Amino acid sequence: MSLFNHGGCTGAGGAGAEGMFCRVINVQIKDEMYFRATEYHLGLLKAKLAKYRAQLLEPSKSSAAKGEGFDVMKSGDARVALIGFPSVGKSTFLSLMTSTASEAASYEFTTLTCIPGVIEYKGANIQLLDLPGIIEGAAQGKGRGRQVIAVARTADVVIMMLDATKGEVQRALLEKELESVGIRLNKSKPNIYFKPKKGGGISFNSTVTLTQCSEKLVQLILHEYKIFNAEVLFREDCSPDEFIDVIVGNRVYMPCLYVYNKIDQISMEEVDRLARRPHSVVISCGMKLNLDYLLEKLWEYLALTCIYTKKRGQRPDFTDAIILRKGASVEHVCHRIHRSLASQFKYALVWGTSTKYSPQRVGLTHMMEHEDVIQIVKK
Ligand SMILES: Nc1nc2c(ncn2[C@@H]2O[C@H](COP(=O)(O)OP(=O)(O)OP(=O)(O)O)[C@@H](O)[C@H]2O)c(=O)[nH]1
Ligand SMILES: [K+]
Ligand SMILES: [Mg+2]
Repeated sequence: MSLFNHGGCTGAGGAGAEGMFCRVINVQIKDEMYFRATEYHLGLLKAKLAKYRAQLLEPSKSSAAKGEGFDVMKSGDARVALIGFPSVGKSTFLSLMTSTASEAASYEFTTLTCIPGVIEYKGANIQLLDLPGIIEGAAQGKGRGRQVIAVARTADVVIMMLDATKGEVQRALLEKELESVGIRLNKSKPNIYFKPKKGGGISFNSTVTLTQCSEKLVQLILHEYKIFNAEVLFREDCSPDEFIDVIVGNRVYMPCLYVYNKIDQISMEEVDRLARRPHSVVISCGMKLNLDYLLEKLWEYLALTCIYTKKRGQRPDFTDAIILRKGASVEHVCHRIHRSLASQFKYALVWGTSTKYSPQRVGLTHMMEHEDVIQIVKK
């Protein structure tokens, strides 16, 4: 028996962008019919666990002393962290791709700190960080796990390097380690609007049919976090875990490439199977195989924005792109060209996908898109 109320878009703050076409389904279903007691238990248990794990994210006092060499300055246009078990070939890879040499050897834990190198690709400087190997229990502080994971959180993309000869267990273990400290790999932020309030209780709405969460469960989870007044709008059929992620808030959503190294040691069939896995690339550092393809993929996962500048009456300079992270504004472009340019800025003309017309006159806050052309007009 379904008791869906098909209503219009209620005035949930920030939900206005959904437009008038959105169909808000107030899920006032008899919750228990869909979610048995176990679901509540699990939901609550997960909320408790997430709270406990949040403590792991807080820097431990002793780690400052042990963490020497890990606070490498961010430099270049993007940062990529190499995460993997010991001796999978992380340092061999860094030494191959950059002009930095990082010691590689057949024994485990050869690398003991963070070694930065730079990959130059398509005019961008990509900072590549070689890190000590991590093992199961890293998040709890085994080995240098904590420091390694802290560095991983600061990256734009993680390369999870795996030994192709070692089977799938390493991948699952590392995913679990990163998950447990709030790193979400190849996932986008759950599309849930959540706003704690001063009063008014909990208002719950959804624009889609929910199959994994219910109003009751959402309330229980919120109570677990001592939140009794909030506005919640599910715009996606999210799981309780995803909802908890939204409440906890300090999650990082990061693209990850699974790189299977040492394919010189495995059968053709196995190479074929690994290469077809999602988000995966197979390579051999030893034989220098497939490294070009890995770079192409890495570039795709970094999803950097290339902007071309143009002087008045001249053609755009396509040989020298300004490389920015996604979500960069005209102001970011100005800062990149010259420190004082933003203060002299009058307006800009932009050609490309970020504008309705080409060219379009825009201000400093206009968001740039990949391969836009810009001409800046000074006061
Ligand atoms: N057969 C084969 N061996 C490789 C390949 N890449 C690296 N190795 C070897 O694997 C061993 C470990 O390499 P490292 O680069 O030290 O591995 P790591 O991941 O940096 O290791 P830790 O720093 O100890 O975590 C070395 O003996 C390398 O020569 C490869 O593609 N094929
Ligand atoms: K090693
Ligand atoms: Mg190493």
